[in-house]
Amino acid sequence: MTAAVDAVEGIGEDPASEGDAGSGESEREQADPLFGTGYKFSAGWNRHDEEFADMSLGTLARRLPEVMGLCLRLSWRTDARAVVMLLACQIANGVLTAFGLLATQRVLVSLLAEGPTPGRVRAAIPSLLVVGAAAMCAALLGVAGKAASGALRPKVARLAYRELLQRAVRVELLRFQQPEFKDLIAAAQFGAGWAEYMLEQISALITSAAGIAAAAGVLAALKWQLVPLLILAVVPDGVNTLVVTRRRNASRLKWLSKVRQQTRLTTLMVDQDPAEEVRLHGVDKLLLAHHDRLSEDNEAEQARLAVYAAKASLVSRAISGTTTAVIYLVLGYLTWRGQIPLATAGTAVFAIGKGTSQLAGMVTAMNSTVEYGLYLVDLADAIEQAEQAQIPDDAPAPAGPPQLIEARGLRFRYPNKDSAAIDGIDLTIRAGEVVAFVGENGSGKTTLAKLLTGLYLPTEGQLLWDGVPLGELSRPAAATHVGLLPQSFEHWPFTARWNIAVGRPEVEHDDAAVREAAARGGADTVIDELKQGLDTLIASEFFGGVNLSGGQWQKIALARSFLRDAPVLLLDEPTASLDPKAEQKAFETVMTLAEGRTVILITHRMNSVRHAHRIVVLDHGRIIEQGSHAELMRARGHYAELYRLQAEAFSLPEDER
Ligand SMILES: Nc1ncnc2c1ncn2[C@@H]1O[C@H](COP(=O)(O)OP(=O)(O)OP(=O)(O)O)[C@@H](O)[C@H]1O
Repeated sequence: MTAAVDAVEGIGEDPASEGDAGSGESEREQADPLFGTGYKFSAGWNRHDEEFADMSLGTLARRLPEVMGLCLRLSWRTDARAVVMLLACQIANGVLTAFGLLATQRVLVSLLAEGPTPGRVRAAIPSLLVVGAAAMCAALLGVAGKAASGALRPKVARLAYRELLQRAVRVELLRFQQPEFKDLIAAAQFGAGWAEYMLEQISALITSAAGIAAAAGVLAALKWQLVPLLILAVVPDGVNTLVVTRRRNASRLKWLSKVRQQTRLTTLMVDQDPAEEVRLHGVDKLLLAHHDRLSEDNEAEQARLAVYAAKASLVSRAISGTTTAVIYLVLGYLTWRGQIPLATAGTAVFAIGKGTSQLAGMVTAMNSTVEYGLYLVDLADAIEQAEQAQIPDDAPAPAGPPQLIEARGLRFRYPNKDSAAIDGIDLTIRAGEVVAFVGENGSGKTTLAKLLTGLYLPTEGQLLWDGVPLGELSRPAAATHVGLLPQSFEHWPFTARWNIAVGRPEVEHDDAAVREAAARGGADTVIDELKQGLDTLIASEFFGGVNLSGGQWQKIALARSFLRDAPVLLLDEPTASLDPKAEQKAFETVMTLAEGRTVILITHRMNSVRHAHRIVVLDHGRIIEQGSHAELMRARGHYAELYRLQAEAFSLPEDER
């Protein structure tokens, strides 16, 4: 059939390859006045576009059993009974189709027999009843199959998501941040979402295949020499459907970058973030003009594709018309020569009609199954990779909150970087200390804090909690002692209550505890101003939700980490958006928290840093100074310089003091 596909593919103008005279030419064609050359991005859902557009018939046939197997195994794990029911209905449907066709032959035999017409009709009645009963049972089985599949599909999607998500949330942070893994997880989500549609396509595929098998079986039972006639009838239609689908995929790929550009322009016009510049700078006209231009290009391609499909269909219709004529001639010849009775010839016509009517559905279902299935393969891959990259939880838990955190010869390098982000650090932090990390951007403060709390494991050297390497302890258990306020903390799209309570999600908090934490973080006044207080949804993208200013959000996030009440508290730029009064209050609260706890503070606000018990100055992943504010000022080193720079920037001229 591959040769046939290639032969038909040669028809007329090919919309996808038009203008592809050499890659340089093609690149120039793809260059866009607004977006330049290329606009490739991976968004999970487009991961397999190229593979699918280039897929040969052989690859399709090879991939089909693989993806069907994956989907059926997933369905089996979800609800084995429903799968049995679904398959039984479809197979029984095929058997009934065959039965109906054989009964049709009996009807024809009776009707075409010698004798008076009333007698022949009477003789045909039992077979007619069988034909009717078979059709009715097939319809009932179809309904039962639909019900089974309807119940199974959402369950399959739920299980697929669950199997992925429960592993994804426990993957080592470093692995989770790697672009290839992110891409795989994004594609796997589509695999999970599309699993149920795949199941639908597989059902359609099995139904059509059972119909074709029934037709072939009946022809073989009547006279095996008739089977090639069915093949002769189905090949042109099958080839046509395949060719047009392949061309549509190729065309889609070629135009994908334009479609993406157009989609991007649409989002720029409807999204909130660019809304201000769009309105104030008149960017709307530019965006609309380019959107129109791309729409016109796209419409032209659609028109070309439609003409191509029409031409391909014309050729295949001509071929299938010829094959139909050949089939009728062969059947007529066989009947004339007395090799088959007239009733058999009539049934063969029914059977061939049945087979061809099922074929287009089968080819489409096959294509869709593989298309969706490639993402199911991603899902299986992602589950496996996530399983391998799980943060181990079988090690012993720490004896309690750490009294001593030590770094010895600590080195850490991000996988995609040549130089180390942490380059040989020795450091000891005792419970009860407030330690501030300072240093220029990129000096390694955040990375060091992540190592101290077990979010990353060292590339070299050791990180010890009370003398035990953190990697040898259960890190999920260690995490129960850690509270983190990250630099880019999460703006949870929840109510104000849950935005704070999410700091300790496992505990059922009363409002008093939430309000107390809010007051410590300075978020009490923020909540008082909200219409529904703690019940207010802080997510303006939803109806009834509100938005907060950057500083108000930071107060909520501070309240969240104070509610966590963890023995090791890590605050990364906790006051970057706060006004001076709120900042002062936040640092006072942090200092009062220090009792018995380890507090690690990362900040560029030198005025607040000076109250820390110890200041650690980092530069290019190394500690270059450490000590109290007074000690470091006396040393007149890097810290003293940074401090003076900020102090000078804020000092008032004589006459304004
Ligand atoms: N996820 C990451 N992948 C690769 N490199 C990273 C990643 N995060 C940080 N880095 C690199 O590691 C180095 C240290 O970064 P880190 O965020 O620890 O610095 P920092 O002192 O906290 O900076 P800032 O003051 O800007 O927050 C930098 O060179 C940075 O580019």
